[in-house]
Amino acid sequence: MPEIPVVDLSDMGLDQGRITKELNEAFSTVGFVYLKNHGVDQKKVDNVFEASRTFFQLPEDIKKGYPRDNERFDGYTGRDQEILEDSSIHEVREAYDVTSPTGFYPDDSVPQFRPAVCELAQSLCQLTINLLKCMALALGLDEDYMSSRHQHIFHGVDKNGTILRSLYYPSLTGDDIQPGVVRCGEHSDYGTVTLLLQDDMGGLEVLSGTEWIAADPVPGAVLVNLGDLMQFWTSDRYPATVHRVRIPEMEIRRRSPRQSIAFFVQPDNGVMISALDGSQKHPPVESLAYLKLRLSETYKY
Ligand SMILES: O=C(O)CCC(=O)C(=O)O
Ligand SMILES: [Fe+2]
Repeated sequence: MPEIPVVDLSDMGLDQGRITKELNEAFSTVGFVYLKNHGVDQKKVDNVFEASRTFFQLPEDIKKGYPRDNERFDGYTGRDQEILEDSSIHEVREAYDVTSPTGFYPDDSVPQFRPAVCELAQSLCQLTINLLKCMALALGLDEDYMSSRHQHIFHGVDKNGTILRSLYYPSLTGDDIQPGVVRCGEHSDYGTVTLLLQDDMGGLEVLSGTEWIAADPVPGAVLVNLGDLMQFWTSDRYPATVHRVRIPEMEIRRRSPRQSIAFFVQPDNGVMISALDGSQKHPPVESLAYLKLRLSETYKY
């Protein structure tokens, strides 16, 4: 059974060669990797989980007062409003998306949400830049090739389509759980890199060949996978691995919600993604246009 590798980033400054090699191996095979000693303080993660939980446990009519919209991207999405897989009957998932420190936050209801998210986003941006540098080296490019095309991460959709999404999967009872009822339908992510922080519940699965393998939470680790744009850029050398979130047995027994935080990284607006090796496998696409196209296919409004 293939496994998702773990890469230790603790000596990033001294041991970039080893780290680059290990990341390259992971990204060109299973497409998912756990990072340890990544420099993102767990306290910052916990603060976002806590503030998010406070928000998601508010009554539905208050949450609906902060709706996401298709232009701004920031805001709340309720159950079944975004369907990732056509065969899903229900995708029982709520989310709050933000794209910049100055964006649309539920300040009146949960004032601690904005500062918690902004602190975490800053650390995730730093980690992303380090990863993009390693990837560029692994691909035989100038170290700054990718990072220089991601200069405005989390500066808002006017400049860059990166989204920090806090996800909340409400607790389900036995009766809710039927075939076709899932947390997240099968999908690939859309951008270049996704960083994922999950609580201890589990349920995420990754397609490896024809087999689904569990991407169970590893305490303190950040899980990283790549999106479509990275696959296009690298002419499939770094695939955008398909994944999904099921409803694990443990969750049914525990009767508690699951939480995760995804940081979906996009290149800056205007960056054209065309194959680095000149192949014609994927036609060139512009970063924001591609993101909007994918989002328009899944949102039910
Ligand atoms: O919640 C998770 O573990 C993963 C969510 C996910 O894959 C997504 O939102 O794209
Ligand atoms: Fe995903």
